[in-house]
Amino acid sequence: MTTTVVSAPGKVLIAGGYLILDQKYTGLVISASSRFYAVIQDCQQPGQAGQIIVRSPQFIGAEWTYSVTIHDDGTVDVSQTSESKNKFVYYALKYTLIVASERLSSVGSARSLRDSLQHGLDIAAVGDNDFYSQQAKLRELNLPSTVASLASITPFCPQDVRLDNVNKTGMGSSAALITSVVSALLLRFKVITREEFYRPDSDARKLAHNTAQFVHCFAQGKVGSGFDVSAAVFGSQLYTRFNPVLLDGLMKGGDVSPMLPLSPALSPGGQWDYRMVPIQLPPLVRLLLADVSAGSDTPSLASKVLKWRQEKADEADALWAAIDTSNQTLATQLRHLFDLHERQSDLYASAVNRMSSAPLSEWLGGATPSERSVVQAFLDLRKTSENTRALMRQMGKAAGDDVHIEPDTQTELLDASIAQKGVICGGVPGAGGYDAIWLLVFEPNNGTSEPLSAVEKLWEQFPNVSPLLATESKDGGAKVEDIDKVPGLRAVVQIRR
Ligand SMILES: Nc1ncnc2c1ncn2[C@@H]1O[C@H](COP(=O)(O)OP(=O)(O)OP(=O)(O)O)[C@@H](O)[C@H]1O
Ligand SMILES: C[C@@](O)(CCOP(=O)(O)O)CC(=O)O
Repeated sequence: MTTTVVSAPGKVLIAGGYLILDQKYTGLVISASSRFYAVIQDCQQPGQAGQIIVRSPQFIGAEWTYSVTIHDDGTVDVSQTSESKNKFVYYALKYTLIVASERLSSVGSARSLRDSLQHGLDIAAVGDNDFYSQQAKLRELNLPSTVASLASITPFCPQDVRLDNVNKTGMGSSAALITSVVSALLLRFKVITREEFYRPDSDARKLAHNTAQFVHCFAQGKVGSGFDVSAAVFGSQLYTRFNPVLLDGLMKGGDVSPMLPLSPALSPGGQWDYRMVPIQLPPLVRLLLADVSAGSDTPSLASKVLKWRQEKADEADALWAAIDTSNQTLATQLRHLFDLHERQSDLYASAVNRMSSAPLSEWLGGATPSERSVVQAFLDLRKTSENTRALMRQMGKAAGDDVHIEPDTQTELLDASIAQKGVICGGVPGAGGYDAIWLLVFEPNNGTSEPLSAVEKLWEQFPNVSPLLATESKDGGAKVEDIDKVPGLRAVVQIRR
């Protein structure tokens, strides 16, 4: 039996929150090593033709069933047959099936969609542990809040709650879920091939991206910036959004509008004007995320910031221009560090090893003359990141008393974190608020993990703060997987609750 598996990474927006909603600006998004997996198999029981079961075995009661009818003219109907509903899953199935049917009909292979569904499909959707807070699990197991503890717990750890009640960590579960399901279905239905999908700039990958963007917008009921879907598809990048107008026609009328045909609107081409420039963190630098278990309401923060921007256009334009300059500088400095490593990797490594165990005030003084350019580049990065933080705090204050982009408690946590030896810089991701922070810390190649340990020790003093396991994705965006090469994946897919 063939198993189709596609994984898609979670994300952290380290620069460009709010600004990224406007096509004039960009955002710097890092894809995380934590992934969502969509695993598609034929149904085991006979008599399931045209049925699709989607399950999330990590959760209680997370099973949704659908019935698919493919008409002779090639049109497709998808109805939800289970009482329990999941909008994100439903629209991912429905619109991917429509795109598939339109594309396959146009090349005379309409039958192949029916063939793909002749035994029915069983789809399991599971997320790496980092998508959901594991603080309670660690307490239950009497384990300290460390990266090592997180690495020791069962992969795809079952949660004793329903999906609606889970504590998410803000890594973009819905975007990664939709990207993995849409891409896996396009492959399963042979709309795209594995070889095409493998190439980052292929039309196959772009079709998966455009379809996932549309599904995500439709399920959310609004057209967001789409940086989370873009990162799930393409990996870490400097992202410039697509013009939201291009989805207007498809979004109108909600679920009742027939919205056909979809394929021309979602096919790769001129009208999809997003831009993405791949980016990578420099070597020997680790992304470290904290799960801060105190939620904040991103949509309400965003609506308040946008209202302020409308009312105080001049003030907002000036501040956004300054934030954008700072964000662009950050991206340039990351690239410069990458180049320094390419040109002089030994010097780069020895400078990093030294800085890893020294307080910031001694970075420059402790460096050899030839290491200084590397040290200075890291100092510049920190300065820029601190500048962005200050400007984001300023924006929060300007937008209103209740717009806590970097709340005082987060300022305290961040200031204490970046004061640790070997911590380069940090901030609040995305829209900010209370629920997470990101740090860049040195990961020296001399076998020590001093910076990570120092931060873990510090965070022990903050009751609701714990590290996540994720680092930057080494594998870029969405990818086809072998079920047996992902630890714990086959086991979780076999769970029936
Ligand atoms: N494991 C899962 N299985 C099925 N659906 C899921 C799963 N995880 C998330 N979802 C879907 O995604 C929705 C959550 O979307 P929402 O936009 O609220 O979160 P998000 O902003 O992506 O989350 P976060 O960024 O905090 O991870 C859920 O209501 C559910 O429909
Ligand atoms: C405020 C916003 O710019 C960023 C939200 O990011 P996050 O979900 O907080 O990571 C919204 C968006 O880009 O869709």
